Amino acid sequence: MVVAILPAAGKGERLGESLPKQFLDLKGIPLLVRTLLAFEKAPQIDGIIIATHPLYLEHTENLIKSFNLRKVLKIVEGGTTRQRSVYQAVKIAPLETEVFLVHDAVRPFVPESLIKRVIEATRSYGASVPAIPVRDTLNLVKDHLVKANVPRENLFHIQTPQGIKANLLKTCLDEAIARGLEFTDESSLLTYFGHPVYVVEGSWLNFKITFKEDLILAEKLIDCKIETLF
Ligand SMILES: Nc1ccn([C@@H]2O[C@H](COP(=O)(O)OP(=O)(O)OP(=O)(O)O)[C@@H](O)[C@H]2O)c(=O)n1
Ligand SMILES: C[C@](O)(CO)[C@H](O)COP(=O)(O)O
Repeated sequence: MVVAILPAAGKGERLGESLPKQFLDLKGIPLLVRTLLAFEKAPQIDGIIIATHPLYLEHTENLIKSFNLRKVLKIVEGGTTRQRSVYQAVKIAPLETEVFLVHDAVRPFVPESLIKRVIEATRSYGASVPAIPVRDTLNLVKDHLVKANVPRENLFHIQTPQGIKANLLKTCLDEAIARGLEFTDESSLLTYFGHPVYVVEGSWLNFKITFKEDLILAEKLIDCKIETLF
């Protein structure tokens, strides 16, 4: 059984709206729903668990009902960090879950081909993440002055969904929470505990909506029928 976990409990502070960004309208469909639809359509996904913002539990339930999202198994309250939100979902996942796919609720343009290759690599290697290479020169900057160049040959932007064998993710999260360790994503968590994470090709389309300009870009991409680019 492959279960997608969507951490959707953030505040969206960097985007600057009063409504958390995952609930914002994106050309007539809430951002969270657009992301959910990608997983509803993916045949490799058997179920979805949403870790939502505690103040928007009923709102999330209503969205799932009104968009008839049948793969959603459970909606739980998220935590104070992304990692804790993921943990809340892992704890109540079905026992028959073989693979978790953890995907940011604010990455709506995830291609099905990318979901497929993360699952395949996870089955082979235990864990897998999508990544795209850094395209710009990277420099260390302090007080508006360039201090040093950072070689970018082996640097990548890590995306989601991040695939992990179910028992492995639960064990690592249990240990991290017990030790008070916090990681920004699952690949960092697993690497810390010495587990290999296999990198597969990501997609520039699969960007995370973080700032206002990301939302504007997303609306323009929908206008030009982004799904035809997948
Ligand atoms: N306590 C948290 C924090 C974040 N997330 C989720 O993790 C994903 C990636 O996080 P990010 O883009 O940082 O979202 P926010 O934390 O909402 O953004 P900000 O840092 O601007 O407040 C999002 O789907 C967000 O809802 C979560 O489930 N629980
Ligand atoms: C999980 C993630 O999207 C991988 O790149 C990233 O770590 C999320 O970071 P954020 O600060 O929670 O947006």
